[in-house]
Amino acid sequence: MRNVLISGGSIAGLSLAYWLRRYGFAVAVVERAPAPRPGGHAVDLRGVANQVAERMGIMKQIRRARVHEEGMAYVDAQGRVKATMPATLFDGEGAVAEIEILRGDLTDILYAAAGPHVEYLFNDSIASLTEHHEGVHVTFENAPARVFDLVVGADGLHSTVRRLAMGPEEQFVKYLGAYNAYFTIPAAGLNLTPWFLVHTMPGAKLAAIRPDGPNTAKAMFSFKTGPLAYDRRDIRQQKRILAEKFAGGTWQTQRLIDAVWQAPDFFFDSISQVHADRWSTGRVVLLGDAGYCGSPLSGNGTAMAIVGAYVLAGELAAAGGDHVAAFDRYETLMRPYVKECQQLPPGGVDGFLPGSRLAIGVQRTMIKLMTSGPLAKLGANAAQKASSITLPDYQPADGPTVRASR
Ligand SMILES: Cc1cc2nc3c(=O)[nH]c(=O)nc-3n(C[C@H](O)[C@H](O)[C@H](O)COP(=O)(O)OP(=O)(O)OC[C@H]3O[C@@H](n4cnc5c(N)ncnc54)[C@H](O)[C@@H]3O)c2cc1C
Repeated sequence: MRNVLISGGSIAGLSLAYWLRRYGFAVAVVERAPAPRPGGHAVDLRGVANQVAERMGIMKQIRRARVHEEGMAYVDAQGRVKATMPATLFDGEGAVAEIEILRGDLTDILYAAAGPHVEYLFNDSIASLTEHHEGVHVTFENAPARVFDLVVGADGLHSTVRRLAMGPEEQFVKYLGAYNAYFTIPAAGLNLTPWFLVHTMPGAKLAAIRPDGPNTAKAMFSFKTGPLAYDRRDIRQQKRILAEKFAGGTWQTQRLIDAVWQAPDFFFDSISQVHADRWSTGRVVLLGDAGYCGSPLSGNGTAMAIVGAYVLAGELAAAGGDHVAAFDRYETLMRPYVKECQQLPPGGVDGFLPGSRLAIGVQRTMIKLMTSGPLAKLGANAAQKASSITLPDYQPADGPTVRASR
């Protein structure tokens, strides 16, 4: 039980590769992209995910790379600030977490931490999985077929492993009614501040920017709609959908949309959750968004992926080859935490993307109440749910028991 294939080399897959190597497993990662994928906005690390990062010894790099933002500022069409969520609110454990790091930077840190002994199959994908008594026979789109003891689906919301091992996506993915796009653009000509600037528009649409190094900025768009039919590999088609949706938008929207055509790291996807009654079948198991995506609305997706990787690897090491027992323990430990983390904020997608001028005004008032008024407790909720698991201690092959640092 020492030979593991991980599908997906992002937050979940790279975290798991790190831990499995420390426990002495042979690890191969198959990733569809030509390298660990760059891109994405700031993702937040909270609660127990920070403890796992400490145990991985990467907290110093994370702190060095963290974004230095004042928080989130909601602006009107003229760029005037109408409501703010400071990062310092609730000691950094409010809606904006104390440790926010660009997703691409975190991926780089995890890739370096996983080390040189992980085998990578880039530009490839699993084509078929056939389980035998002795292991899983895997064919790839490009690489020759191989047999692995275990296969982990850490390949995100649209997981190929989940589809091949458990059934079609519709059984697991719950669309929440909106889409997101993230991409990097030149900073020249933009009115940037140390805040993540968010502009909500009537029609349930939102454009946002944040500074990103000396010469670039990160743009984000979100909009409410019914499910869209498009080709997930056709980036130009996705950019066109976005450009049409935001044509004539207020604030700096048009400037951001004009820049989308040159964006090197464009990412577009639905806001959806994944719910699966079981995260494993036979020798195949799901991790991170593939098994329990929470969506940007609930947040905590990165935290769940990092914590899930720690628990899954630790339980596999502790079970001494009994993957059935390990998968059971992984589910038992993770389920309550995932359930908490997947809870959506009050108002759901409508709270995030108000449809009318009136609703936008209500949203700004709510933000003021949640940051300083009687609803402040709701704002602190995010932190509590991110801590609703106690990390077990495990014994790596290369040193002392991994336990909580005090
Ligand atoms: C480019 C990108 C940008 C993102 N930006 C943000 C953001 O700004 N804010 C936010 O909250 N969340 C963002 N996310 C999602 C966020 O990374 C996850 O919600 C969370 O970190 C859990 O990570 P994960 O590793 O489970 O899934 P993901 O980060 O989605 O990673 C899945 C990985 O699997 C790979 N993959 C997919 N299919 C296959 C296949 N068939 N074979 C091999 N590999 C495959 C993908 O290329 C990707 O590297 C982004 C994800 C990506 C991929």
